[in-house]
Amino acid sequence: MALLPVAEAQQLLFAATKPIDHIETVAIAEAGGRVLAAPLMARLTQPPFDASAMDGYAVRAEDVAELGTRLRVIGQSSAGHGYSGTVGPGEAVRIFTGAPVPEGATVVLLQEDAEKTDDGHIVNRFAPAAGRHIRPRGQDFRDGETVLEPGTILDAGALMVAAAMNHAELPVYRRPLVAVIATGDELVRPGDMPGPDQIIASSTYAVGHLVRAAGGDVLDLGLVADKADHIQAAVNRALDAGADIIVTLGGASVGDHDLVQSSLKHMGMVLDFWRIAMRPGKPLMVGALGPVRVLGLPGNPVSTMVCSYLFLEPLLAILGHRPLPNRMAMARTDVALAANDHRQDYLRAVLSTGSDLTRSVRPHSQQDSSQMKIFARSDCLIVRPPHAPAAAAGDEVPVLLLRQPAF
Ligand SMILES: Nc1nc2c(c(=O)[nH]1)N[C@H]1C(S)=C(S)[C@@H](COP(=O)(O)OP(=O)(O)OC[C@H]3O[C@@H](n4cnc5c(N)ncnc54)[C@H](O)[C@@H]3O)O[C@H]1N2
Ligand code: MOO
Repeated sequence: MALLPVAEAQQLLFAATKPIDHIETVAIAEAGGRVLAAPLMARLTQPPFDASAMDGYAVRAEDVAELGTRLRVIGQSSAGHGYSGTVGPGEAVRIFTGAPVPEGATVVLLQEDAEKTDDGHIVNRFAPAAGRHIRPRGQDFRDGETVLEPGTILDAGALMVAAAMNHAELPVYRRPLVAVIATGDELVRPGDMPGPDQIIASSTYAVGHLVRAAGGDVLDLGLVADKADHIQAAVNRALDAGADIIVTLGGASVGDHDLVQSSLKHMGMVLDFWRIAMRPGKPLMVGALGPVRVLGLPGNPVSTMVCSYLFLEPLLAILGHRPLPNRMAMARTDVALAANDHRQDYLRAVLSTGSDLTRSVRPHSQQDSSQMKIFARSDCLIVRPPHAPAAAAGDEVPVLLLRQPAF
């Protein structure tokens, strides 16, 4: 079977994926990072009254048109405690930022522009125009106004305005649930003592972190032996838990102990595709068990992660009503790169900024897909498309950012 190009595989997967339409209500304190599922209207008007933007004196603009006018201070208005009377001719009310502007006043004279006298008066040293330093009622938003649209990611700004609009709870889309099943007789948990032929299961945690960062929930179904009935039992647990995506780690290739695909097919999985023209990550398998998406990620940890960035992260974005992540950028390669074969290559690499302030990239000299240390020390993956010609040092090449550069 010919290997499927990466872009084609992505298109097949993304086109077949519908966003989750289930909506839940969460307390605003818990809503950070979630995706709003309904239009959010203001339940009140903000500011609810004409409010002072400065500390000073609320006066009638015509009374301060001339410099040096004496005005009698008749009371005060502070935030939370307005002045109930009216400002008449020749009068002023001491006012503070955020306080209601009293009846009759049309301008706030800054306290820096007012000179206090000993007998409870002020004298203006400036002649502000009417309306100065007054925030009119409803300047921010009005009762009934739709301020946030569905699909808004509830970041700091969105949470702030949602709270100000008097929403204690917010409707959000349910987060996609990803069940993670690590397969392999050789695996033990971090902290356990591996036997002579065993290694630590590490990619569960890398995938789990990626899922959470992409707005999903993780159900860690643990380590499963290379036995069809064990794999099927874990898959059944994932289905019972209502997983949207089942991710299997390892056992995706062609060896005698690579049982993931056959085990799932026995359970009715429809195979969408298997084996992609990419390096690392070739054995990636994608299928569906009814409405549940199955991603069979290859076991080599770097292959697992490259497939996760290319397939799992965008899949989570679509399910979760989030914009597709765009990790692509350009950088100059520090070294010459060989011509590529038919598989799209993802080279682990380090970014830096040169003295000419352009971004440059240097691939690690070792690129084996089992090397976790190298991957952990990489900022990006240099993308070498199929049959890319050799690149000279200094040529611009596409990179997939693994983290946002700090520069
Ligand atoms: N004859 C062939 N052999 C292989 C092919 C092939 O096309 N023909 N493909 C190779 C490629 S490419 C990859 S990638 C690997 C992936 O194979 P599997 O998905 O079947 O992975 P495993 O054999 O189960 O494991 C590979 C490697 O990764 C370690 N591993 C597995 N799970 C974890 C985990 N959760 N955490 C850390 N490490 C894990 C496992 O111990 C193995 O060392 O197949 C090639 N073979
Ligand atoms: O994905 Mo495999 O890691 O190409 O060796």
